[in-house]
Amino acid sequence: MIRVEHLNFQYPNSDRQIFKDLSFHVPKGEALAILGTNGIGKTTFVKCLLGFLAYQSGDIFIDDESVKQMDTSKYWKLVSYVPQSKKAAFGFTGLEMTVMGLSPYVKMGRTPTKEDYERAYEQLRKLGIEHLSERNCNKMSGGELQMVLIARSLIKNPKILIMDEPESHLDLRNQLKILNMIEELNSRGEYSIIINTHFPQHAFRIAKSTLLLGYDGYIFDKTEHVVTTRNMRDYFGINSEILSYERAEKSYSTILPIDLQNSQEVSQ
Ligand SMILES: Nc1ncnc2c1ncn2[C@@H]1O[C@H](COP(=O)(O)OP(=O)(O)OP(=O)(O)O)[C@@H](O)[C@H]1O
Repeated sequence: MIRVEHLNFQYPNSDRQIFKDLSFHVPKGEALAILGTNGIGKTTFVKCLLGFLAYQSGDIFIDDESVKQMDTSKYWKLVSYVPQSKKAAFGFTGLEMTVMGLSPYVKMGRTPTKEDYERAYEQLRKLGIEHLSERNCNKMSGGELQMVLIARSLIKNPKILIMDEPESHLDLRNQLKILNMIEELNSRGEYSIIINTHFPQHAFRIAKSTLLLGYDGYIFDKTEHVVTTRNMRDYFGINSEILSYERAEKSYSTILPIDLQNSQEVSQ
């Protein structure tokens, strides 16, 4: 369980307070989607959760333990992070990059074993990207690298998975693979997942609850109560329709953006 209580954060060199009294939670076995316009603070929240940025007040808890006080090696055994894919400066292969996900379990100075590499290969195979195992990460496309970073995050079997726009470089088939994987993790009931996304239809599909960040506050509730045409108008400044479709007793919903709302009416 991840619990955020009364979080306040502002960058030192800025006069905008990014989070004012932000509170929400993600139970075990559930995924939370974070939505909001470009520059609203989605990545900043992830950086606060990962300890890369120090928040001014409030706190973030994992299973009732403050992340500020948690031992670093315990933290990184529990938590995996999939960053927005950027080309790495180092020339690792897909397999080497995936093995690095085991680093919290590999003692300092020890090189990964044959078993570690076999496990990494198996993780790549599960995601259907074993053909990337010997490929240099610097020569991969954005989407290929993104899939390898996802393999790296899953190999240690974390309890908490944080993904920062993981689908942004992915083709439709790979997007579905990631959504299926998150659904599968949800069904196991052991993981708490946070996914920053620009795709409301992905929130509908995999996230029981959604956090919608705005300039004057936020909404945290069940996804179907957050992703509404009214909130799309107020938080994104667009007129939209929600389309729903039923197939094999499963229901799928998406937002269809229609046109821009008068910019003065956007809640900024
Ligand atoms: N180091 C920094 N110092 C000051 N301001 C920063 C810093 N890093 C980011 N910001 C600002 O904080 C705000 C939130 O940025 P953040 O990257 O969290 O947005 P985001 O919601 O993830 O955006 P996107 O959807 O475009 O990825 C932006 O206005 C950004 O310019």
